[in-house]
Amino acid sequence: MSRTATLLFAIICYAIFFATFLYLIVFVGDFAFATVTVDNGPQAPLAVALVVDIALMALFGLQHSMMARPAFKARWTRIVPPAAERSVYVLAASIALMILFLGWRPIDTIVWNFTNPILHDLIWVLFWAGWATVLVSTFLINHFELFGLQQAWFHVSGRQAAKPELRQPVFYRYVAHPLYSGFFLSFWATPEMTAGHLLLALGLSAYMLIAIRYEEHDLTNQFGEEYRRYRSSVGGLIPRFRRRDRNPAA
Ligand SMILES: C[S@@+](CC[C@H](N)C(=O)[O-])C[C@H]1O[C@@H](n2cnc3c(N)ncnc32)[C@H](O)[C@@H]1O
Repeated sequence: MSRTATLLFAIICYAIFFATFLYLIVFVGDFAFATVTVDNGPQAPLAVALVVDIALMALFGLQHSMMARPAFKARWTRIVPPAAERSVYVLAASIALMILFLGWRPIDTIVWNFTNPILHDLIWVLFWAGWATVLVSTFLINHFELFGLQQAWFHVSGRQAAKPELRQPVFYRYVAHPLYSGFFLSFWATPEMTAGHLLLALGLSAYMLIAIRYEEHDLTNQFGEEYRRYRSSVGGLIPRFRRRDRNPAA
């Protein structure tokens, strides 16, 4: 693949990813203007809906976790140019999500419904705070590297990527997985929880807990003692605020 083609491919994959990410917000938020959401779409008998929805989440989880493994990347980059590897991953993740959007079968049974206007609005604040946390966290880690643009740009400009470093900015000073915390918040914060939405929240939460185990394993292999020390000093999904020592000399 020529350098310009790699960059163009990366930009297209990024645009597809970003549109899919925005639609995920619409899908989970069940906004009225959308015809396909977690609670709106083709109906199916309960047993069929359960099988289809679980299979769709498993497909997404499998694609995501398999392609993120260092061993898979090492073999995959013998076929795909290394500068385009992350873009292919991002494209595959977007396609898996689109399949989930299109195949999803809603289950309408109401699990909870908060009608108190203050509580209702508060839950929506949490929903949006979750998505904001996700987006901000990607920038704190390195948004453009996470989604493949940096690799393609460095390839075009002949620059070498800097050695990976363990980042601890802002949220990461208190919590190791703020991006996943944001997703948890957004998947669960809904004033009206249907059985279908609950299934989505449970399935994707289970996937994230598994992904965290793999990610921590990989980061420990990569950064060794530095990561072990960091991880034991911060929360996992819930921030741990350490009290500052006011008089360290005493
Ligand atoms: C989808 S991000 C999720 C990051 C983190 N688990 C979170 O929830 O905020 C996964 C990528 O972030 C990288 N990563 C996670 N924590 C990191 C840190 N503190 N510094 C640098 N990279 C990190 C992992 O190596 C992986 O490539």
